[in-house]
Amino acid sequence: MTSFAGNVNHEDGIFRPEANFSPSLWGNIFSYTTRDNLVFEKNIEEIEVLKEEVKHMIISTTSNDAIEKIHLIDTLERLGISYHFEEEIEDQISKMFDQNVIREEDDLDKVALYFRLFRQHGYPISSDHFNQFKGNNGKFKETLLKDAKGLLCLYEAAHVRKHGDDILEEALIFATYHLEKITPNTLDSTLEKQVTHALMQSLHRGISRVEAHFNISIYEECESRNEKLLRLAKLDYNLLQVIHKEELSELTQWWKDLDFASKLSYVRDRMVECFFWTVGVYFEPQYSQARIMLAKCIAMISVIDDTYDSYGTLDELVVFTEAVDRWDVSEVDRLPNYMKPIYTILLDLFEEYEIEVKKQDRCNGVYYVKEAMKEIVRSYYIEAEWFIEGKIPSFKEYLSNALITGTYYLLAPASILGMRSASKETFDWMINKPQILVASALIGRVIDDIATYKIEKEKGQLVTGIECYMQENNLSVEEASAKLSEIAENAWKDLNKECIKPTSMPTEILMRVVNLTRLIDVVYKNNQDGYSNPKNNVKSVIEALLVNPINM
Ligand SMILES: CC(C)=CCC/C(C)=C/CC/C(C)=C/COP(=O)(O)OP(=O)(O)O
Ligand SMILES: [Mg+2]
Ligand SMILES: [Mg+2]
Ligand SMILES: [Mg+2]
Repeated sequence: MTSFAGNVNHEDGIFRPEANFSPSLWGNIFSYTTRDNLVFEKNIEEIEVLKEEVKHMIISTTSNDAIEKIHLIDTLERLGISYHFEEEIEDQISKMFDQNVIREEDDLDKVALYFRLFRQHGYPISSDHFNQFKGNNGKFKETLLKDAKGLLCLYEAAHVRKHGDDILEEALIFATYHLEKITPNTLDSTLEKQVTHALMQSLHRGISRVEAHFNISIYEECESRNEKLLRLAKLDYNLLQVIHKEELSELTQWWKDLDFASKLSYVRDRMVECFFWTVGVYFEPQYSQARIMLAKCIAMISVIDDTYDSYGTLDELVVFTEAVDRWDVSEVDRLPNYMKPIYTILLDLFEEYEIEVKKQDRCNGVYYVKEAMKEIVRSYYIEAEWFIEGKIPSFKEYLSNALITGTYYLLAPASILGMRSASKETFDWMINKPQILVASALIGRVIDDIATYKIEKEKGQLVTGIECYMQENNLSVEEASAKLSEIAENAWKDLNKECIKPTSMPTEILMRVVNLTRLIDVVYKNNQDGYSNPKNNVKSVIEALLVNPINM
């Protein structure tokens, strides 16, 4: 947003705000990474052997006991290794759902575990199964208060609720209240750690790599742990980290060659955080190229957002917006000098996408992503016009534009560019803003608006969700923030519903949108902006995912 508030400098005679984003936290830490091929190959061999043994555990009929199976599946998912066994797990889950195994259960932890996993795998299991835990007074039974493990499972299950699961609305309040009230050192230490972590980060809204890191440390403390599962989880976690570090090293080189960090003093230098975003979207090895393509798209939209928000004058922005709309390298001559590299790098990047997509003989969705990029800069420009006019639109009008500037209508199609399974139909579906994507975009937008309101107001950005909502409803910042949080909560229920079969797209596609939404829950935790200020929420997570291997 063009703003004349804050410090100004007279670089080129034009008043511009002083950029005050903190520098990158990471220095050259990711620039070089050396793979020890011998160790890498040896670990792969051991992983393959362990995978066969675990596969056998999943499909073996000896343990016909469904609850043992569902606990094994839950453990594999928590440890981040379930992606090796998708078919076997799907087969077991669908059998257990068809056999209606949940019907025989009256333990809260077991019912909640079945319920959560059935819902997360897209099965329309009813939340009525929780009615048995209510007394005649219609409230959850007091006896449950002694069952911390059951409360924890109920809390986690409540996060997969959709509209209409009223009992789970109550369950979330009931479980959260009583878990928070548990006096320290009254539970066994491992369970206590799980409760503390869950209250900060629910499993359903967490990022699977981040949850895997935590759950491996928990599983290591469990007496009942299976040593082979633990070893497989650790080997696999560290192997993926080597792969991710190599991708990040390529990206930091690309970013360093662009040298935006010094050429454009006003932009956020966040290449590492942009890559982290993609590890949240898909961490598996087969999405390596997809991560690199998506990370570059996020980095470029970040530079462009800062250009509209905190540096460009309206005259400059109208030229840039037209140039992107025309998408022709000859447009660069019309741009002010500082914008020239942004524009040429953007066009180069999409050239790269075209080559990559053709090379891999994949559906060419580049056209769709390009249209989404044009759409987002048009919306950035509308924000800039509102600012100059001093207009505070109604919240509804604001949102119709801001759902686009929230970037997910661009990042979701960009995330499937690198996916073999993305067809023309997939891109058509994505570009027509399906309900699940609208819910995701809404969550990203309003959560970002709450978290970045203060700093954007200081910089003179007045057209934000909080400001519009406050003005229209004559509310305080706190009241408007609470309302926007409620909008996000309702959007999560919409998103959860869209994942229940029969779904409009295969799970592999839907999970990109769900994971993009999970990133918002993690990066903007406690209404803090972990992207612009990665010391909030993100630094320690990136160190766990991309710096320090897990001790074997
Ligand atoms: C909006 C959002 C949650 C995006 C998540 C994906 C992501 C990291 C996009 C890259 C840059 C960007 C627009 C970040 C939000 O910052 P900002 O607060 O400056 O965005 P704004 O100017 O649109 O408010
Ligand atoms: Mg911004
Ligand atoms: Mg912006
Ligand atoms: Mg913002």
